[in-house]
Amino acid sequence: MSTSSAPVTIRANAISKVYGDFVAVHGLSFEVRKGTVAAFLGPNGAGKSTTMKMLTGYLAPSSGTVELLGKDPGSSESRIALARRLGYLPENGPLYLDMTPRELLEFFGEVRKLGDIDKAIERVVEQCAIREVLHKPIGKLSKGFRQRVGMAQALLSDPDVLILDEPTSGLDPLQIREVRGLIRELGQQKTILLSTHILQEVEAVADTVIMIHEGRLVFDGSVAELRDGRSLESRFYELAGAPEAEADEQADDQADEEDS
Ligand SMILES: Nc1ncnc2c1ncn2[C@@H]1O[C@H](COP(=O)(O)OP(=O)(O)OP(=O)(O)O)[C@@H](O)[C@H]1O
Repeated sequence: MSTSSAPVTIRANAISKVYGDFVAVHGLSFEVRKGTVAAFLGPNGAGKSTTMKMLTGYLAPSSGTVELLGKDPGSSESRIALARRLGYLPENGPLYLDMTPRELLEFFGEVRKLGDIDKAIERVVEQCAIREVLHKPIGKLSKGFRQRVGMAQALLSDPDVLILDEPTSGLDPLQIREVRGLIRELGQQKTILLSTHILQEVEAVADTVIMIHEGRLVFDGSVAELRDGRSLESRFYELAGAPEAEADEQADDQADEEDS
């Protein structure tokens, strides 16, 4: 659980991203402290993936700066220093479709210069429950297994900071419960920022919420502050700009969808 005295591990200082003449992210500022699970919430197209790519150094901000563990993740010296301390699960999971999970994990273990690669692989195989698919090509795995291989890759170096883009996307309900349990456990010690548009996920794992809409910050605070005595669904739709009557209707629809 986060406290305000814990050090800040992720800091975005007025970051923006412009694609051609489209501004996907507008001057976003927020911070996440050590030992916090922060949900990065927003409707489809809000700019979550773009922001996460900027936080991890995969995409340079058009303006503004990022500090990850006090370093600029975009600079080449920091990239090497951060390689073992940052775990990133990208939006579409691991891209090396011809490799098996075992080969992928060995590859990342070597790139990150881990000491005992076999031991690290054994740990993440257990944590992410991927033993049964370890020797099958990633391209032939179901979306749920691919996602878990992506999680295993992100956790391989036992990093201090985890940035997870929709970590439960494509998983079945049992797998979702396991991954959420793992995130809660890891969040005791690490800093975790995970993107989602599922409100049940926010309630299940998050200490704090950063919500964006059309690339702008619309909320930054605790889950209880977000709820503000109402349902999370109606607050979400209100912050996403839906008129009140419509927001209540959409909240009912989302509750039905999540119950099914
Ligand atoms: N490479 C790109 N070139 C042009 N526009 C882009 C590019 N990548 C993203 N966008 C646009 O930027 C906006 C934000 O996209 P982004 O993928 O960051 O949103 P998101 O919140 O992660 O959405 P989702 O929940 O659907 O994954 C969208 O309108 C998207 O179409």
